[in-house]
Amino acid sequence: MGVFDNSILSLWCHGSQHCLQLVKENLSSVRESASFFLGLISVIVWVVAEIPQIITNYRTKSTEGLSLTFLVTWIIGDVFNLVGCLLEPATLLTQLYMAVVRTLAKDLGLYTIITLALGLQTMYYGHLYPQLKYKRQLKVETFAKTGQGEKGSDAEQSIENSNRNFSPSSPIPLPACPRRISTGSGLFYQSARYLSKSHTPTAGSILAQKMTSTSTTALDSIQESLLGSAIATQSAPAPRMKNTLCLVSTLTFLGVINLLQQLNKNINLMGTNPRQQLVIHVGRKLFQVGDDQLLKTDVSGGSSIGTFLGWAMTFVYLGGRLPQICLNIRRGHVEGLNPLMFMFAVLGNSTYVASILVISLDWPKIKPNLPWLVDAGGCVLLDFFILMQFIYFRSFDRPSPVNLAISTKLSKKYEHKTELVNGDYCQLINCYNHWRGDHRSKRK
Ligand SMILES: NC(=[NH2+])NCCC[C@H](N)C(=O)O
Repeated sequence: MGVFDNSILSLWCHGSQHCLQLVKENLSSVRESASFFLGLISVIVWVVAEIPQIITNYRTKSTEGLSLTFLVTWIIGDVFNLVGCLLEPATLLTQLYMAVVRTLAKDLGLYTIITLALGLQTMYYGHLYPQLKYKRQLKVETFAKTGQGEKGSDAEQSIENSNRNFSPSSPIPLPACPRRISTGSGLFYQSARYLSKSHTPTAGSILAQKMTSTSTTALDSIQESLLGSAIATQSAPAPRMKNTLCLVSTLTFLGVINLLQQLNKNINLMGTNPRQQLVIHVGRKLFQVGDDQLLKTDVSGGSSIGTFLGWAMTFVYLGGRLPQICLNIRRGHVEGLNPLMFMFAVLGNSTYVASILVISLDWPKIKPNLPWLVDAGGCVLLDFFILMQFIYFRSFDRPSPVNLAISTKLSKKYEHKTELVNGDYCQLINCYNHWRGDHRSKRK
């Protein structure tokens, strides 16, 4: 208890030692309970935090709004966090919390598992799903074109043919649109989102048309060149996906091994010394302990490896937000990202900080928790920034009346040439630039 607290208490108790003692005892148990409940809220919030994003991904059948690097840093950070907690003795649990902890122990690292599920989902929708969808669509279209009597082998053959022309790692087929403009990743990101929702024909149907009909040469050449650039821009994620998958499985494996070892150790400790308090770490330094235990920790000193890992975790967690912020800026919108995940993260991190600070504001007690405090506090700030991006992009990114007017004009001009995706800003820009190009060349 700090000097400030002491002087307030002695004023309140009019200097009576008995009163002082009584108030101190009650206060410390109140603080411990408050810390415990704040910590509990934090864990519960973290367990549900990623569910809204999982639902969004499932609904949109896409994970392009979420930075994969951000997810990977979360998983790496969780491993550092876990090992750091195991090595940092400031996370002892009091006997009082054991009942709750036993239940929570079953969910040990639950949010890490949920993050892993989110990671796997990202890989599925980013890589596997578009391929499956594309193949399925090709099959359906081939059947439709060649009639029901067509043999399955023919359909397979057409798929194979088209795969030769179209990179198998190319996840999202692009719609027909003048090629002149954006061949960069922006187009890839934008189109993926709209294609998953819109009725725009996919490249599958374009290819099917190319293979089976004698379509107009002008449009074909545009499509052909566009698909060429699409392959160039889209085939890049394949090795990255593999590496990420590899990294994630290695980290999970290491995490699980570590966890099992620690649990084993704890159970042994319990067996040999019933008075020994159970040490269970719930992925984060969730449960803080009373003043006396913290003091003991200070005397014995924390593990320097634990502290080092704590700081490593802090940098990884904080650094992980940057790719997400950059991705939002690069895309110019936050579609596909669920703000609830960041709101939960703010809540989870702030209740966590509060659970530590409510125990004591004294430096010797804060010191061992510093990496965890900096991490949670820093993440709150960065998540606020991301939430600001939501507000910014959602309120300032609506098409202006001028854009809408251009859009209408362009859709009329190009309806016979291309199929403009309704509301697809990227398509609009493509066509607009093309239109401008036409005008310029006419003037010359
Ligand atoms: N997989 C998780 N959700 N881990 C929790 C991460 C906590 C960390 N303070 C952050 O906000 O990044």
